[in-house]
Parts: sequence; C-alpha cells; structure tokens
Amino acid sequence: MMRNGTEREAVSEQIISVARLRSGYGGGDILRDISFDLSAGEILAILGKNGMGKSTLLKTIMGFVKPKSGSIKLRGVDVTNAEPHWIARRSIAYTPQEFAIFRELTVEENLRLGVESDSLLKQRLGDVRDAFPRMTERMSQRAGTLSGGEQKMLLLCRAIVSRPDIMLIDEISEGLQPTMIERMAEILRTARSKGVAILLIEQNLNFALSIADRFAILKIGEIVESGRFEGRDTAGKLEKHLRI
Ligand SMILES: Nc1ncnc2c1ncn2[C@@H]1O[C@H](COP(=O)(O)OP(=O)(O)OP(=O)(O)O)[C@@H](O)[C@H]1O
Repeated sequence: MMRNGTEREAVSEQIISVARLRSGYGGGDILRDISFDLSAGEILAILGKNGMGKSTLLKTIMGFVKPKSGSIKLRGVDVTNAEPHWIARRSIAYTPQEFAIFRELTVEENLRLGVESDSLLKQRLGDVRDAFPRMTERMSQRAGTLSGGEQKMLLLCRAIVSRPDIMLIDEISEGLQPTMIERMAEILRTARSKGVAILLIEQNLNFALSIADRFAILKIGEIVESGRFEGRDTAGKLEKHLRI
C-alpha cells in the first residue's frame, strides 16, 4: 500500500489486520462488524461520537475484551483469542484513556515498566529527552504530583521507551493545552517516521486531522466511512457523521 506523503515509499507490511470483528460486554455487542488494516509507518484515526465503541476496539485488540467472532492479526500472527499479557509482549504499546500511571511510583519507576531492565532504560533516556525534555528533570518525582498534561506525557514516554512497532492510543489529547497537544503530535509523527503503526482514538478532530494518514468513523459498532484525509471533501464526511 502506498503511504500518503512525499517520500512515497511502498510500505506493504500489514501490522494490524482486523477482519469482521464482533465484540462486546456480556450479551450485548458493541462492535458488530469491524474490518481494517494498518501498515507500518501509518496513522489511522478512529473517530466517532461518545459511546460508539472506540475504546472497546482497543481493549479488544489488547485481549481485555474477548472477541465473539472475527479475527485480529498483529504482524501476521493471529492474536484473536490470546491473553493480554501475551499480546502485550508483541511489541505493542497501549495508552488507555483512563490514567494508567502508577501515582505512588516515581517518573523513573513508571518509565522502567516500559522496558526490560534498568540498563535498557538508561540507554533509552535520550528517547524521553527528545520527546519531552522536562520529563528527564522529573525522574525522581512521584508521578502523582505531575500535572495532568505531564501525566499523559509520561504515558506516552513510557510507550516510546518500549520502542514498539504498534501504538494504540486512546484520547491522549483530552483536556490538554494546545502546546502540549502539538508536542504530542510531534512525538507521534516521529514514531511514524520510524515505521511505527499507530491506531489513534480521538475526539479532537483538529488533532486527528493534523497527524493521521487515514480515518475510519465508527457508528453503532460499524465503520460507516473511511478513507484518506483529503481537504474539504473529508471534512464534509466527518461533519456529517460526527455532528452531535
Ligand atoms: N466494562 C463494560 N461493561 C459494560 N459495558 C461497557 C463497559 N465498558 C464500556 N461499555 C459500554 O460500551 C459502549 C462503548 O463504550 P466505549 O468506551 O468503547 O465507547 P467510546 O466510543 O470509546 O466512547 P467515549 O468516547 O465516550 O470514550 C458504551 O455504551 C459503554 O457504556
């Protein structure tokens, strides 16, 4: 598949393949029939109104919610019925919507959870410094004392130090100041340029439009519209589906 961009490198490896996925909680279906592919070095924004199942999609890919039918493949490996701890080891970083840092641990200890050893974290501190220099000045500070924006940034830095092939990101920009959102956009663009495949759940349409290559609109458990961001045409489609 050709990527949107100037280099026009042919990138064919399907990093995530979801086919005819049905999933939900108890007897009810939240996702009814979801299919999409995501390649290396590509950002796909999943958009939709509240409660349409965007977070459920990421939780299902991570194995926290069990699929009822359909399939999920990560780099060609079928993970449809795999356990979350096994999926988490397949070079995938998940930043959930709810704060997932350990407030009582220090910034360094939280980052340490993203890597296998102390020495590896030391080697990769440059990644954190490049992403958000202030974080490396806060290494011994308790994570719970960081500002809300910094806590979200810590989540993203923890994902970055794990050097994943895949990032699943749920509403990272929610409630943040524009400068912080722009920094996050830069971090995600950098990850994409290194070939990371990014599935981005977003309510902030401008943020999504500014970084994603493609979009998919989720409505009542199905993808009702998808494509590349192409100016006004796309804006019209999005407007139609996302209107409150
Ligand atoms: N653990 C759960 N048990 C039962 N129902 C749930 C559970 N988690 C979510 N739901 C329901 O599933 C539906 C989809 O929720 P989900 O969080 O996936 O939506 P979303 O599109 O991410 O919405 P938002 O943008 O508001 O976060 C909602 O109706 C929600 O109430």
